[in-house]
Amino acid sequence: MHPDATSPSHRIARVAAHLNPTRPQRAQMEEGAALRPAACRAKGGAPGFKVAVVGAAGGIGQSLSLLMKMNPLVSVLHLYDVVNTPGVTADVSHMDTSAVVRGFIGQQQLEAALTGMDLVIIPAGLPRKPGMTRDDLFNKNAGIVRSICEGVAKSCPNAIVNLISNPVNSTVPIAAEVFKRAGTYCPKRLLGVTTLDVARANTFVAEVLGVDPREVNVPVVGGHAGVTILPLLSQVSPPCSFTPDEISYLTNRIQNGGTEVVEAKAGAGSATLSMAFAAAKFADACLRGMRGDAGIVECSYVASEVTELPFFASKVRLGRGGAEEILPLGPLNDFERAGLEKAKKELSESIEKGVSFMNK
Ligand SMILES: NC(=O)c1ccc[n+]([C@@H]2O[C@H](COP(=O)([O-])OP(=O)(O)OC[C@H]3O[C@@H](n4cnc5c(N)ncnc54)[C@H](O)[C@@H]3O)[C@@H](O)[C@H]2O)c1
Ligand SMILES: O=C(O)C[C@H](O)C(=O)O
Repeated sequence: MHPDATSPSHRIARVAAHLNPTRPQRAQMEEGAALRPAACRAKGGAPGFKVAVVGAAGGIGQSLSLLMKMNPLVSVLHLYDVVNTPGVTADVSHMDTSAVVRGFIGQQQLEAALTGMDLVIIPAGLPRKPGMTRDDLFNKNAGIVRSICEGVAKSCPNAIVNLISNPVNSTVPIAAEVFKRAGTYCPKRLLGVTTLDVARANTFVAEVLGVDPREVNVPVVGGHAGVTILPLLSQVSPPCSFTPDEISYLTNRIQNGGTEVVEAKAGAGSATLSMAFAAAKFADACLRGMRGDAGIVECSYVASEVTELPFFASKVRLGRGGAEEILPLGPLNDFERAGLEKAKKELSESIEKGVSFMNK
């Protein structure tokens, strides 16, 4: 270390170089080392996991970045997007929590953003507008997910991936194909995020029961679109029962929760705040599993043998390697069995669409 390296003037120069880089420093940043406040790292940061948010400047991405910066299990937080990451990074990096925040912008910095990451959370891609289905996003988002997953395969092949971009029922199969082609596929490490369906189910069921939603747990299986979202109201914890009218109301509201938000936002996008909350909750569960905590169970859309379909959302036990165990569906009633058949039909088409996209 330079003898003056810790002198006040040297320390100020170090910080100022980051905040107001000289032209050569800026050029260096643009080559891939952009927006790295490594030299300004606050003391006291605990050891933890390295997490990247890809699509960090978006509606979900910004709130999710904030929430991940608050997570004590995160030691390094990389924020990547194709636009606007400098502002989001500067903003989030001023939070006095321990994670070091670095920002990356544009395809040429994807590799630097992903290298060394333990967990990659992907909320990149277009959201719905009123009148659209999630599948209407396929043409735009399939390519976005493919290129990001190619980056993951190259730069952090052992990272656990939490995939949020819609249509999840097809983007997870696309990601699996990318990883298979790269020779890095491990089904345990690829998890489609369906936590928002569970959050909605818990909320709406708690409203009907008149209890605190934090005390309710509703398994939601199948997938993440319309009839593929299958709440198992016969398996609610704590045990309870519903009238046929309540079952019909709850199933319909849970399956259309996303559309409810899209319509309320009237063209300004889809769920972002509740989604960031749900994604942060799911990422935290993954990190606790990766740390070795026991008994972490969440619903997720994963490679599965629970049905004849290659992908299916159900309860999974999270562990050091990701989805360590896929739990069985448990006993279904007649209403749920009928729902399962409908869900499987649509899911099978969405999975096939994702796989065919990669075979084109
Ligand atoms: N799984 C779920 O439960 C769930 C819930 C809500 C939204 N979503 C989906 O999440 C996605 C994002 O939603 P949003 O509301 O945040 O949208 P948004 O438009 O606000 O943000 C998307 C961000 O992705 C970025 N982006 C686009 N291409 C990229 C690329 N190649 N690499 C990195 N970043 C890229 C954009 O620049 C933008 O900042 C949508 O597809 C939406 O349908 C999923
Ligand atoms: O509904 C959408 O398009 C976004 C998301 O999938 C949701 O469930 O809110």
